[in-house]
Amino acid sequence: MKKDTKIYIAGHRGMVGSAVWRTLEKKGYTNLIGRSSKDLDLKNQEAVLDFYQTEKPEVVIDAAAKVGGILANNNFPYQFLMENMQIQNNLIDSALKSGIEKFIFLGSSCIYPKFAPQPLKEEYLLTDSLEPTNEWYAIAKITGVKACEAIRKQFQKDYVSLMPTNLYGTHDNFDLKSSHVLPAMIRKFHEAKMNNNSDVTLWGSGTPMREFLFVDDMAEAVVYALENELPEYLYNIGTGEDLTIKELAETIQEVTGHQGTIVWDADKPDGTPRKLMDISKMHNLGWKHKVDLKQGIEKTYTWFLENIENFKEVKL
Ligand SMILES: NC(=O)C1=CN([C@@H]2O[C@H](COP(=O)(O)OP(=O)(O)OC[C@H]3O[C@@H](n4cnc5c(N)ncnc54)[C@H](OP(=O)(O)O)[C@@H]3O)[C@@H](O)[C@H]2O)C=CC1
Ligand SMILES: C[C@H]1O[C@H](OP(=O)(O)OP(=O)(O)OC[C@H]2O[C@@H](n3cnc4c(=O)[nH]c(N)nc43)[C@H](O)[C@@H]2O)[C@@H](O)[C@@H](O)C1=O
Repeated sequence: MKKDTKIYIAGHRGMVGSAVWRTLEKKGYTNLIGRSSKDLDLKNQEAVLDFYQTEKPEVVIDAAAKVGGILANNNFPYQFLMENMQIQNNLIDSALKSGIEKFIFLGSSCIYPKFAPQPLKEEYLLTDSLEPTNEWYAIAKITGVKACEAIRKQFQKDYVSLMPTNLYGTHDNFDLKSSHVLPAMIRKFHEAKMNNNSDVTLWGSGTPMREFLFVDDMAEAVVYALENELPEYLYNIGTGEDLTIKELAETIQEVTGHQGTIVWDADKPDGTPRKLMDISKMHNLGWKHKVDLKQGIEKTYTWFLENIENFKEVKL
């Protein structure tokens, strides 16, 4: 990939998009473009096509989506289904119509069936039913994967899908209603520590297992897909290691220095029991994560403390 290739990063202000932007800049890429949702609403089909035809990007990295944790997904099924389909359909279809040869689509590990064998291999896609708390988001993501696969098959273009496990890191969403578990725990433990080590209430039973990847490692996987023509249509991206939500809570409690009690709110959903990724395909190609979980949590907590004044209360 030439360093002056014009690369459009959709969602460049988000957690993943901003990490991809930083990583590409560090590697010497000089022709990156991005638009905020205020400047370009990706739900608007005409505006997306017009943007491509005016700006003429050569590659598109799609890190734009309606994103949220278990409760947001469960409470806003229509937005998670429809907005995600609109955003990705407009980005993908207009890319095909504009002659864009390379497109990297980001999905999510929730595309795989709720009770699929572990670790999750790419070929388990569409073999059984989805987890109900996020099936709406998952169905949107599956249609994105299939759209890119169809374009590969019919038009022989390099449209590829990467399926990240649960991600976290700098520029994460720390809003307690809409965030994922890891940033929620950082905020809850920190605020409880500052409040005389008061109790921390977490959701569900603490028994589900999750795998977490630091966002800079995700960005490296995107850059790998950018710089290489990957032979298949779908690749899992993760660490290959998971832990229980209770173990995650204990790790974050230690990093933040909270010394109080953890209470589990059984009225909140657990979600899928386990979704560990089989990452052998990406490992065989040469990509591997670098940041271990404890290190990543420490980096994220540091960033949280540096940016604590900026967090908005409500995202959705
Ligand atoms: N976070 C996670 O744990 C995981 C994320 N993923 C996937 O990774 C990708 C990036 O997620 P992440 O960085 O966490 O999400 P963020 O919420 O941090 O960022 C999403 C970005 O999408 C943009 N966006 C949303 N709606 C629109 C719209 N209508 N028009 C234009 N832009 C829009 C936002 O732009 P703006 O800021 O300008 O409003 C935002 O910057 C997504 O595809 C997500 O599904 C997959 C697995 C796990
Ligand atoms: C990336 C992935 O993210 C979502 O799936 P999820 O992994 O289930 O999401 P989560 O990170 O919000 O929760 C993980 C686990 O953690 C528990 N949990 C405890 N205490 C808190 C808590 O305070 N907040 C949150 N959010 N969860 C908590 C929670 O009950 C659950 O058991 C998808 O909808 C979809 O967006 C997707 O693809």
